[in-house]
This record gives sequence, C-alpha cells and structure tokens, in this order.
Amino acid sequence: MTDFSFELLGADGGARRGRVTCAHGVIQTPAFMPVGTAATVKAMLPENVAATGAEIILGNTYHLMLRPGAERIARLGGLHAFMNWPGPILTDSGGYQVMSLSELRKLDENGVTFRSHIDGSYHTLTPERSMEIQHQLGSDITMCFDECPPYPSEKADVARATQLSMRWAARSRAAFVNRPGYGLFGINQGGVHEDLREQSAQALKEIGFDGYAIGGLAVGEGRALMFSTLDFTTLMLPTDKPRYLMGVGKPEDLVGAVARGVDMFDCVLPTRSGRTAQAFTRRGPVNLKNARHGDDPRPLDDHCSCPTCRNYSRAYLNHVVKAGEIIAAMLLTWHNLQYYQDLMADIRRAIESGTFAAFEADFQSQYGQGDI
Ligand SMILES: NCc1cc(CSc2ccccc2)c2nc(N)[nH]c(=O)c2c1
Ligand SMILES: [Zn+2]
Repeated sequence: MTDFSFELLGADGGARRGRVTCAHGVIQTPAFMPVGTAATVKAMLPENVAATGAEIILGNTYHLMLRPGAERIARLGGLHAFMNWPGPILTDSGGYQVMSLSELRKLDENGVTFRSHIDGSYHTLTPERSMEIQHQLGSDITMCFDECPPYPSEKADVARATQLSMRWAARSRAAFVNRPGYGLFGINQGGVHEDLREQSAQALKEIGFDGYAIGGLAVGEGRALMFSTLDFTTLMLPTDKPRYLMGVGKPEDLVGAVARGVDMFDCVLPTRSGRTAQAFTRRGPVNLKNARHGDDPRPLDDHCSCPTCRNYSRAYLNHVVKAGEIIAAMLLTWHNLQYYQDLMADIRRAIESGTFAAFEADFQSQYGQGDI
C-alpha cells in the first residue's frame, strides 16, 4: 500500500498545481470535492458523480453516527462499500455540524454533548470518538475534531475556541489510527485575526499533519474579509502539504482562493442549488424557475458537455422545475457538479501553462455578466 502523499507539481504566482495520493486513489489539485453528507451525493448515482470528473467526495461523521451508525457501516464493510464509491473519501470530524444542526448541546474541554436532530437521542463527540468513527467509516482523509467559532464573535471567544481546537488537535493526532494511505488533516482556526491564525498554525505544524485545512472562514464574514484572511493564512502553512479551505464556495470564491494558495475545496452549493432550480454557467448563475426560459430551445451552457446540456433545452428544464419533477434535481445537480469540475480542470490547465493570471481576469470578466 502506497503512503499518503502530496506532490507539488508546479505553481503560477500564488496558485499551486499538485497531486494527493491516498489509499483509494489519486486526486489532482486544485480539486473540488462534492459533499455526500448521508452516504449519498444527493440526486446522483456514484458512477455519475465520477463521470463529472470528481475524484474525491465528502462524508459526514455527525450525520452517519446518528444514522445509520458508524459501527453498522463498519460491519457492512466501511463507507466506500456501503455507498458504492470506490474513490477517495474525506470525512469531517462532526463538531461543526453539531454546532450548526443539533439543539441542546454542551461544549466543554472534553468534547460536545448534544441531542440528535433526527430522534432527540443524546450523543457525545470527543476528539477520540471522532477519530474512532472516521476510522470505522474508513475515510482516506480524517479531519481533526475542532471548534469553529460563529461569526461575528468577540476576539476573546475566537481565541478560546482556537486554543481549545489546538488541544483537541493534539488529542486527535494521538487517537488517529496510522495506516499507510490514510491521512489526518489539522484544521487552522483563528477567525480573521492574524495573531490567532499564527498561533494555530504553529501549534498544528509542531504536532505534524498530512494536510492543513483552513476552518472558521465562509461563516458570514464576506468575500473581501475571507480573501484578506487567506492572504496571510496560507503563507503560515507548510508548502509541501495540501491546504483545504472548508465549506468554500461560489465559483468566484474558488478562483480567488486558488490564487491565494488553496488546493482543496468542498461546498454544498452545486448540489443544493441543483435542488432549488439554480444552475451555474460561465456567465453566472441562472434560475430556471424564471418564465423567460419557458420557450428557450437552447441548452443551459453550450460550452458544457454534460448530459443535461447535450440533451435538454432550457424550456424543458423550466417545465420540470415548475412541475416539481424529480428529474429536475437530477439534471441540474449533474450539470452543476460538471460545471464545478470543468472549472477546476480549467484552473489546473491554466496553472500548468503559466496563464492563471489571464484565466482569473477572463473568468472575472465573463462571470457575473448575467445570463445569455
Ligand atoms: N463554513 C465553513 C466551515 C465548514 C465546515 C464543514 S466542511 C465539510 C462539510 C461536510 C462534509 C465534510 C466537510 C467546517 N468543518 C470543520 N470541522 N471546521 C470548520 O471550521 C468548518 C468551517
Ligand atoms: Zn451542462
């Protein structure tokens, strides 16, 4: 079994081109990772997720521990077999979802106790339990158990959450089951504060991780503040390890964050939008509910090679969206995931050819022009 590794293949300004190798395969970076929260990328078959170009998907410790249960998935052969996804899987550690989804939660030095949003049952997550669950799931990339402070927060509370996350990172590392091909990522916290981000980065580097995530952003601070925080944060992280910006983002966010040295992304936007009639195109988002599409015979995006753009008109998409047909979610989700993967492939090619700055300028001039 090959070891978990990251190769930095090239750079163009702040943008990096790399390759992650893990137990279930290779991931070309910069990469976008579709979210498969409850062991499914919603409205997609796994083989169709792979057909979009996605090489890695995300699972969620919080959701899977509540239903169907991590022990049950382990008994059934692990998450890859259970959900029929043979490629790499990254799982989040669960703390973020507890704070955003469950009620009646108590957080202390040991971890978080909470009530399930599904059936009200009580559960506890600690760094050790989170590592055990992610091991039972068989994740290629395990995330440290952390606390993501809400935005805005007093700096003192961001400092408290950041220092707690550093102690939890050490406990996560100690509890992680080391196996060739399986990696553990630390999560940098610190809000928008350079000194706290530095404290967090130093602590994570001393512990040593296979990759470094940037947490605590895309929590409502806005694009300008996210980018200005990235401007100093990515420089604090090791250059020879992958950098993963959690929960990001819109197409404009991805291009700007790649320019600032980020390698991996995840976001529910392409899949969630696919279920709410929003499609991404080179010229910006399009809402298929809009009556103007009712007689439009053209495809969503004539640059796109996905089945939706090859076989269906905007008029048809408008119809099935208005009729609430299941195929609407299927066709728009597929297209959106394909759009994100094509964007990442264009970004990787631009970095390889040393033309990323021109690509970024061209993207910004086209995107947001409004629909054709
Ligand atoms: N909105 C940003 C965000 C998103 C996620 C969730 S990313 C995710 C979602 C689903 C499945 C896998 C990863 C985060 N997760 C952790 N552990 N820490 C954060 O600071 C954080 C910040
Ligand atoms: Zn398409």
